Amino acid sequence: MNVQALGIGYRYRRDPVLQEVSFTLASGRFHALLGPNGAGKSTLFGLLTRLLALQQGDLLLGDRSLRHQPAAVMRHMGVVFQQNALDLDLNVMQNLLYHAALHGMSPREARRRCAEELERQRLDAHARTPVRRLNGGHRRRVEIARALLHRPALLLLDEATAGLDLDSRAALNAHVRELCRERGLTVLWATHLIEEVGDGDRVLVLHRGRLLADETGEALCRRHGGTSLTETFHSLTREAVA
Ligand SMILES: Nc1ncnc2c1ncn2[C@@H]1O[C@H](COP(=O)(O)OP(=O)(O)OP(=O)(O)O)[C@@H](O)[C@H]1O
Repeated sequence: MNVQALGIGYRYRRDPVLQEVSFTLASGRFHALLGPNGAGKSTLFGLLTRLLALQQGDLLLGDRSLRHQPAAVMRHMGVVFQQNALDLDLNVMQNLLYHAALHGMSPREARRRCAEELERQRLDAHARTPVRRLNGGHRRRVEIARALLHRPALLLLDEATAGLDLDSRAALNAHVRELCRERGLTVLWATHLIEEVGDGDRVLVLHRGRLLADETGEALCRRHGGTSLTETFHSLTREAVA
C-alpha cells in the first residue's frame, strides 16, 4: 500500500517545527527518516500516529485520509515508539495478548496471532519470560511483534535502536529489513544515526523541520558529489543552515 504525506506543517507555539513536509513511501520498501536531534522526527511521528492533531496537510494510506478517516488509516499502521512501552512485570505473551484484546480480537484469535507473531520474530522460546528479564534487543523485538499483531501494511519505528549496543542495533536493523522483504511491509525507520541507513535505502533527510532530500542514499551522494552518505548528509545540512 503506498503512503503519501501531503504538505504536513506543525507548530507547538509560534515557531514552525515542521514545514510543508511531503513524501511518498513505496509499498514494501524500507525508508529511512534521517535527521539530527531536534529535526522534527518525533513530531512527525506524533502527527502520523495521532498523538498530535494535524494542523496542516494530510497523510494518505492508499486512498484513505488520516484527516478524514483516521480509524481506517490507523488499522493499517503499526508503531514502535522511541520509549519502551511494555509492561515489565508481565511476560511476553501476556503483553501481546493484552494488546490483541485492545484491537478487539477474540481470545482464541489473539492466542493464535500472538503465537504466530512470536514464532516469526524468533521469540517463541521467550513467550513465558517476564519482559523485565529480556535484553534490550529482545524487548524491541517484542514491541515489533506487538506492532504487527493486527497485520498492518505500514510499520513506523521512531529511534527503535535507542539504548541498544552496537551489535543489537545492527541486528534489529537487519531484522526489520528482513520483515520488509519477506512480508512486503512498508517501513519508515526514523534515526539520527547515518550508519543505520543503507546506500540503496530511500532516505528522507529532515532538518529543522524541512525535508531536504527524498531519494536513495546512492542518488543523494551522486547528486551532491559526496563520497559517503555521512559526508553528503553533513554538507547538505550545513548548506541548509548557511
Ligand atoms: N512539546 C513540545 N513543546 C514545544 N516544543 C517542542 C515540543 N516537543 C518538541 N519540541 C521542539 O520541536 C523541535 C523538534 O523536536 P522533535 O522531538 O520532533 O525532533 P526529533 O528530530 O525527534 O529529535 P530527537 O531525535 O532529539 O527526538 C525541537 O526544536 C523541539 O525542541
